[in-house]
Order: sequence, then structure tokens, then C-alpha cells
Amino acid sequence: MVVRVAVAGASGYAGGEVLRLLLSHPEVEIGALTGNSNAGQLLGSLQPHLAPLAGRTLAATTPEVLAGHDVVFLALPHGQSAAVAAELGEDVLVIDMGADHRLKDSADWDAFYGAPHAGTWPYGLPELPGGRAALEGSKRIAVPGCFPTAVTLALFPAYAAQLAEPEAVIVAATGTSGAGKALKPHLLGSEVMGSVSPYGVGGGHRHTPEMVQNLSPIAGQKVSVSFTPTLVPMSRGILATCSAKALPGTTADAVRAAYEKAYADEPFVHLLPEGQWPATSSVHGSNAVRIQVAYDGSAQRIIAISAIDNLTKGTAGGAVQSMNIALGLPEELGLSTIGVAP
Ligand SMILES: NC(=O)C1=CN([C@@H]2O[C@H](COP(=O)(O)OP(=O)(O)OC[C@H]3O[C@@H](n4cnc5c(N)ncnc54)[C@H](OP(=O)(O)O)[C@@H]3O)[C@@H](O)[C@H]2O)C=CC1
Ligand SMILES: CC(=O)N[C@@H](CCC(=O)OP(=O)(O)O)C(=O)O
Repeated sequence: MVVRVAVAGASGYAGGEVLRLLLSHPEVEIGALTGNSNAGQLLGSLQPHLAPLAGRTLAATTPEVLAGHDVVFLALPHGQSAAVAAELGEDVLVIDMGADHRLKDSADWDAFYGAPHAGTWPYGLPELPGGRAALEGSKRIAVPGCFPTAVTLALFPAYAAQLAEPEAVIVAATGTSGAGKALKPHLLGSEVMGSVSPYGVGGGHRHTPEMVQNLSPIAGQKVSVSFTPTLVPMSRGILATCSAKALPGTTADAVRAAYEKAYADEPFVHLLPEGQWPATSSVHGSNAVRIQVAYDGSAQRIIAISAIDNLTKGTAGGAVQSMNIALGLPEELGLSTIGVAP
């Protein structure tokens, strides 16, 4: 099987990461590569790490350029995917790495984004209950946000086992690549190096409704989420520290058993041995999620900590994993759980 793939937004971080993974995918042939302000530029000047594609020239992001492929990855800014996707045939697998098609509730979309809500596509988080079935054979996939990936996977076993109150408190550190490659003053080296800073505090982050959307059906009731991201001086990685009040009668053994059950057969999600804690460096460039959970009996809280690479499992790896499932390919094809360390 040869799957012909186009990538829109190939000059950006998410587009570059999906190309890095696709170059190692045995069933994929890389077709059109598009950009916006960088259309006409050689990819080698923009993504020098993608050596086999260095001589490829970026085209403009148009339906004509993207036509004729089996799969189109859209790695575009929020609000830009829907119009492009609408021009692609229903027989094409379109994988949106932006936020346009993630949220079910238009009011949530309106509150955090801006352009009209484009509707909801099957959600590319296979590890959720029913997640794989939703993707099999699908021609449209919405890849989750990076923080919702890390947080949902850290907390859902506690809710699936009915161990936690429907309120979660999350503080998550992220590297700067999560904000994309476009120049922004707060991402300048002199602003970021040697400093850790919060943002989107007090319900202001657009990933909060996505986390609520993911966790509430599993809990069987609406889960409230207090989410605080912090920007830390690293290029890649998310470390999400998530906690929820435990329901009466919860024990450390019950918490451990819930997580062991949830992740026993997952190829990419690894519950660490007791006493080990996740670190972002262990998952650099890999599609792995590393999780540890503890029961804090003194505060009666469940604490779950996850580490992902925001560009890999948090975007491009999750996208390739979802593509594999949609096309009926082995889920792990082209993906690694081996990190780059130190
Ligand atoms: N970075 C991350 O960790 C994650 C990113 N994502 C999502 O992936 C998408 C891309 O993010 P990221 O790669 O970080 O962003 P970048 O800013 O690094 O890249 C954006 C890409 O979109 C292109 N582009 C910009 N404006 C337009 C436009 N109006 N029409 C068409 N193309 C346009 C740019 O082209 P050019 O450079 O030529 O102008 C570039 O290729 C976003 O929706 C983001 O939310 C999702 C999860 C994690
Ligand atoms: C550091 C930083 O700014 N991170 C981004 C997360 C981006 C991401 O990965 O998610 P999306 O796909 O929804 O853009 C943020 O907090 O908005």
C-alpha cells in the first residue's frame, strides 16, 4: 500500500514534525508541501533537519495543489483549516492538526476562538474509550490540542474507575514550540531563557473546554477543570501535573489498579513503575506518553503526572497514529516510543 500524503503548513513546527515522522513511515509517499508567507521557498532553508526534502519547494496552500492525495494533513493556524478542508473531496482523509474541528459545543468555540465554528470531526485520541472505533475508516480527523492530550490521558483512568470528584486542578509546563514558529516577542530567547511564567490563568486558556469535553463523559458528569499552563525554557515537551479530590474510600492500591488496567495494552502510554516519575526529556521526539500516579492520603487527592512531546504525541505523532487507524494500517507504523536523551 502506498499512501500519497500532502502537508499544508509545512514551514511550521507542526508541519515539520509530521514530515519528520512521515519520512520514516514505510507506507507513505510525500506529495505536495505548502506554506503561506514562505510559499516559493525551498523546504531545506526552513526545515534544515528534513534533509531528504531539502530540495522541495513550498507551494501556496490551495485546493488545486492539495488535490490528488490520499491524505492531507492541515498544520495551519486556528480558523484556517475549515475553508481548505471544505474544498477537499470526501474520499480524501483530512487530518486537521489545528483546533477548528475539536470542540462539540459551538458556544465553547465562540468563547475561545473567533471564526465561525466549523463543526466537529472524530477526535484523534485513540486511547480514549471508543477512541479507535471512532477513527476506523474515518475521512476526517481532528487532532487534539497538546495540553488536552497530556491532561486527558493523565486523568481519565481515575474518572473511568469512579475514584475522583468531578473537579480537576492542573498545572502544566510547556516548551516554547507549542506556540508555533511565527515571531512573537514573549518567545524571544531573552524573554524565555532563565524564566518560567504562567499564562492563560483563571479559565482563560482555550484548551480548558476541550479537557472538560474529554473527561466529562468518562466521569458521567460535568468535570470542572482549573488549568494553568506555564511556559518554561525548553523547546519541546509538556509536563502536566493533574490532581483531583478522591472519592471517599479511595485507596492507593485502587488508584494504581485503575491506571494499570487502563494502560496495560496501550502501545504509546506507559505507566511508570512505582517510584519513578515522568520527565519530558524521556519522550523527546517520541510518540510516548509517560504517566505516574500517586494517592496523597493526607490531602485525599489523586495526583497524576504525564509527560509528552507536544510536537509528537501532542500533535504530529497523534496525527500519524490516527491516520494509521483510519487507513487500517498497524497503529504503530512510523512511530517510535524511544526518546532522545539527554
Ligand atoms: N506547535 C505545537 O506544539 C502544536 C501545534 N498544533 C496546531 O498545529 C497548527 C500549526 O501550528 P504550528 O506549526 O505550531 O504553527 P507555525 O506558526 O509554526 O506554522 C503555521 C503554518 O501555517 C502556515 N500559515 C500561516 N498562516 C496561514 C494562512 N493564513 N493560510 C495558510 N497557511 C498559513 C504557515 O506558513 P508560512 O510559514 O509559510 O507563513 C506555517 O506553515 C496550529 O493550528 C496549532 O494549534 C497543535 C498541537 C501542538
Ligand atoms: C506554548 C504555547 O503557547 N502553547 C500553546 C499550545 C498549542 C497547542 O499545542 O495546541 P493547539 O493545537 O490548540 O494550538 C498554547 O498554550 O496555546
